[in-house]
Amino acid sequence: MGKISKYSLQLSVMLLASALTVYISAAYPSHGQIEYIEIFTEGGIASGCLFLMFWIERLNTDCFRNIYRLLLLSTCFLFLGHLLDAIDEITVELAVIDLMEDIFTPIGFIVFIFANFRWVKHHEEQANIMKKLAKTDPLTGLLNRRAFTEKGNAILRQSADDSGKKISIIIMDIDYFKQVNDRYGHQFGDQVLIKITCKIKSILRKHDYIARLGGEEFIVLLHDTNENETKLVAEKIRACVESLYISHKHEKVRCTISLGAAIEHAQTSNLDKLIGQADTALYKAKANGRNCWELATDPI
Ligand SMILES: Nc1nc2c(ncn2[C@@H]2O[C@H](COP(=O)(O)OP(=O)(O)OP(=O)(O)O)[C@@H](O)[C@H]2O)c(=O)[nH]1
Repeated sequence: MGKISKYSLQLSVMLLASALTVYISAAYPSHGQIEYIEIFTEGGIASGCLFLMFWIERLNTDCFRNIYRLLLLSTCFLFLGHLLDAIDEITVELAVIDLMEDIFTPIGFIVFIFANFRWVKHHEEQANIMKKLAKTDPLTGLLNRRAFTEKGNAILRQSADDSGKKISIIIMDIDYFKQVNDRYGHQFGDQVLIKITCKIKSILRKHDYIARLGGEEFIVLLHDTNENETKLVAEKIRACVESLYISHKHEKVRCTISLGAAIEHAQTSNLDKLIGQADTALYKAKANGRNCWELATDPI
């Protein structure tokens, strides 16, 4: 269901509930003093509910605080509207009380509906943020391993239907990254990870995916890419990391990266197998002296 139609449905339900409440209140017979007690009880219950909401949400954001204020305001207006109605019916008949009652009650409903709308929207936004966080690596903003696996499997299924198109996987690992941390500190190490990520991202196509597998290890999925193109991308990544100088005080720090690549074959149309192949190729690249790439040749 689209966002707008979802909101429209929620709004319609709220309007219907409000209309029903108004209808029931109008049909409800007046009982003199008892009506005061009912009004105060209603007000008390409404305020109690809001305080409960306040407590549950712990109001840790400005948005919650504002919604809560709006809800409290709407309760006050509705409560005053009811109270004036009761005064009007039981004690005096003044045009000004009629007028205030006519103003307070609709304002209360409008603020109440608006506050509920903000409440639902805020919760949806929070849910979306949580969903995004669950898929993202907090340091680099890249996809995390789980999100990459989900995406990769979906793409592989699609490429199986479209037999002409193959995908490639490149796994890469920054060389001697421990030394960078040990020499310049963990914070600078983080900066290196961010800068290298940006550089690699800048050379990938829009429809290729990059993710952080963990630590200083990254993975790339290339769409519709043959062997030569995969080698070209691997070399491009290697060369761009090698040419990247990152400033630390008066020093320019340079890192290198080793890469292992694997291309989808009939026997490796499974993401785990492809990743396994690319990983083996990466170990070969490390063993071959680092700052180089290796392509997995034999499908498992
Ligand atoms: N700054 C920083 N360091 C990290 C992070 N995650 C992992 N590391 C560090 O990355 C280093 C990885 O070291 P190793 O696995 O020994 O690998 P390496 O030193 O890169 O050596 P080779 O991979 O064999 O070339 C460790 O010191 C980890 O603490 C991170 O998020 N930030």
